[in-house]
Amino acid sequence: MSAPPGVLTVAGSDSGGGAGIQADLKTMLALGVHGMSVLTAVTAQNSLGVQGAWELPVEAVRAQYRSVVDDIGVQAVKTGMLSSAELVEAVADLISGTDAPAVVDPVGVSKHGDPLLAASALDSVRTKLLPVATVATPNLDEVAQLTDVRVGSEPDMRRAARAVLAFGPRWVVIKGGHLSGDAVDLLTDGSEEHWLRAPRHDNRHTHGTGCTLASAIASELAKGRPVPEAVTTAKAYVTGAIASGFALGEGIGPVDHAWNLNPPR
Ligand SMILES: Nc1ncnc2c1ncn2[C@@H]1O[C@H](COP(=O)(O)OP(=O)(O)OP(=O)(O)O)[C@@H](O)[C@H]1O
Ligand SMILES: Cc1ncc(COP(=O)(O)O)c(N)n1
Repeated sequence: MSAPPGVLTVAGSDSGGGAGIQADLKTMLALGVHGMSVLTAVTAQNSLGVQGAWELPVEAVRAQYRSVVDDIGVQAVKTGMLSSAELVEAVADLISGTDAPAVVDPVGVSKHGDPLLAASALDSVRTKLLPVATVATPNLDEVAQLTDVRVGSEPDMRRAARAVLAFGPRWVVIKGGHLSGDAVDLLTDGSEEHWLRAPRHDNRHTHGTGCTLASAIASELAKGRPVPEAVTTAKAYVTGAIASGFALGEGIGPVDHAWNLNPPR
């Protein structure tokens, strides 16, 4: 039997299983690709927030990446929590030597506002990581951290996209999940523009949406889909996962990564 396409996530662990590496691997399973992981940090995390975070040494990150890429090979890479400037730069360097599309989710803070990236790493994200991205997927807070654009409405998303594209990614998805009304994202490479619109689900259990969207894009790219098709499929997958997000713990529960596999509960 032939192997499914391989996708590598380079991200932090969420002990609660809703975001980070855990969300990425579940998304990959649900979308029919072989998920592999390079752990950058470990978080003690649950539905209430992040109680602690510990970074791995840069040699450990490099060694995991080399182990996977040199033997198994990858058809796409996805990055999430990278924690420090040193790790951002090491990962950018590894990706630049890999012949596979890279989806960069420039994770800054958790849904509860806990920092997942040092402020001192922002410049490395702008100058080292975004230039090697095939697709970058900032949310509106990340756009505000990385550029001087503040998005308050859909038309501002165009200015945000231009500002992020100036750092060098081939495509950008500006995620409008934090606006009100429909959940609208803008995908553009500076010439083509795709507005991806989905109904907003009135469900507070949305832990992991950003990780899930980026991993779904990487999974579809690994299957050889063109970027607009990959992002459209990923948007439909994350929308379904949010619709079935469930309560877990006292706070914000996770999206349901298996919504497309399991019969309704
Ligand atoms: N309530 C919702 N209903 C439908 N889609 C949503 C909802 N909230 C977010 N989305 C969609 O989920 C995807 C992730 O967007 P979001 O802006 O939430 O990312 P994020 O901020 O990185 O994630 P998080 O808020 O978990 O850190 C986008 O496609 C966005 O439009
Ligand atoms: C380890 C880790 N990585 C990323 C996120 C962001 O999650 P989201 O997908 O909700 O933006 C998180 N909360 N924890």
